[in-house]
Amino acid sequence: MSTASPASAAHGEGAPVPATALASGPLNGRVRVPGDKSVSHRALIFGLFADGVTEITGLLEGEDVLNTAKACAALGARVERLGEGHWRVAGVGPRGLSAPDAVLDFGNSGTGVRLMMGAVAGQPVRATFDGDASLRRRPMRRVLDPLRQMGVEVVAEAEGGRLPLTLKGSVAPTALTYETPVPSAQVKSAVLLAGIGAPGSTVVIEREATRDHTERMLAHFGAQVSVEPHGPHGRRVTLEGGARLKGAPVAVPADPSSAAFPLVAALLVPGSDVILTDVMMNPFRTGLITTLKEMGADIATLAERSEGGESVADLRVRHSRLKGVEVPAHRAPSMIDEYPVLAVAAAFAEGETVMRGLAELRVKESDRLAAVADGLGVCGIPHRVKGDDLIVTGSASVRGGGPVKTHMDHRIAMAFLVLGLAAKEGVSVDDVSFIATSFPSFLPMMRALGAEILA
Ligand SMILES: O=C(O)C1=C[C@@H](OP(=O)(O)O)[C@@H](O)[C@H](O)C1
Ligand SMILES: C=C(OP(=O)(O)O)C(=O)O
Repeated sequence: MSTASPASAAHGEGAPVPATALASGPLNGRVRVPGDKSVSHRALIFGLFADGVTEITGLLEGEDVLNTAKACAALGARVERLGEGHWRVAGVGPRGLSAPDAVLDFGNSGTGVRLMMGAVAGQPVRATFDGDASLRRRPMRRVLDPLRQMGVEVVAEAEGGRLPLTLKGSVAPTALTYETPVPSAQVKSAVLLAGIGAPGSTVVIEREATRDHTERMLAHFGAQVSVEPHGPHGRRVTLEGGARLKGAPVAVPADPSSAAFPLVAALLVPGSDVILTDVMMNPFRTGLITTLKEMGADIATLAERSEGGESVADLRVRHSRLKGVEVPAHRAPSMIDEYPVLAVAAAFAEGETVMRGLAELRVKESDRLAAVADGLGVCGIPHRVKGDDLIVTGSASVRGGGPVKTHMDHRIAMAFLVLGLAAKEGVSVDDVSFIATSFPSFLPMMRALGAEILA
């Protein structure tokens, strides 16, 4: 693969692509949304570190993951695309990373850049990390702080510990016991990836457990990792450093965070009946389904099974009358990327939906708390933000409108297009180009189900 590409130029400075979702007839059909983004990033990065070959099927070919693939190639792996979603990574082994000869550009992706900073931290190489205007605004100190303690040198950084920044990995990384100050699987994963090269036990303690794909993949690639409960909602993860990872096959299931959009659309558009196949049902990712069921959603779990070490299922979703509920703060990590589309579901639910503990939404691709609130306002939906809580008052009849500002954020764009499918006047959004970061087939897939979306 070619090394660092001008990914940011491709979507950071490109002309915005507006779109309008119209009130649509029933959505019907059976679809498989693309592969899980979190698992896809990790499969490539583990492939880079491992001895031998990692063959990946079902890889998400969205811009975020393609940027991670380019970074893996720039750091020395042989990365080949064999067919749709079918990739092969020939790894460099635990100390084999080579210094890239250009800036590593992660585009819009927090996961890509933060995990790769962890990967480089325990390796004697120097690399510069960058991204688009959205990624340059996001906080990186949450990762730099523990990595410094493990021996990484921050050679250069933009103001406030932001991108672009240059790291020099450690020749002799030290193991660390680290309690994460924010619930973040990206921070946990960066520390664990750095810990692979550190002799001794690297321990990450989380007060609120986050998605566990890194822990699962460490074990799958042959590392010694153990997990214990910590307090009522937390976990303690221990990795024995110094192991050689061995390349392993990875089958990527469908992304529950992408499935959330057609799922909520089917709930909201009268007469809909949609089946979403192969959806990953990892319990650290299913908070939205739990919440929607509490709201009265008709979601049937068909054929739950285990595939490639993850539980997956087909979900049959039918139009439902929803009622407002209170979503507890401790559920946030298991549905962190789903709040924009949950707020859309809440707009059609009877009564108030109270979503608590959303501070982390402020540091995503956009300030999602503000962007969701603004979008709800534009569409005539009563709501309020109280501290870190969002409260939406729903009704059976929603006006819609636009243009909703999406702020370089794929999930804001998809959530408000879903709203438009069930709103009287439809909804227009200012830019759908960032949808390509996580769900490049979103528009054709939604249209195939019966959604009327003009772009
Ligand atoms: O580890 C991951 O793959 C991710 C973790 C979450 O971010 P945080 O770790 O910042 O919560 C999530 O929002 C992101 O889409 C993917
Ligand atoms: C927050 C997200 O991704 P990332 O942090 O990788 O940019 C997301 O996909 O909603």
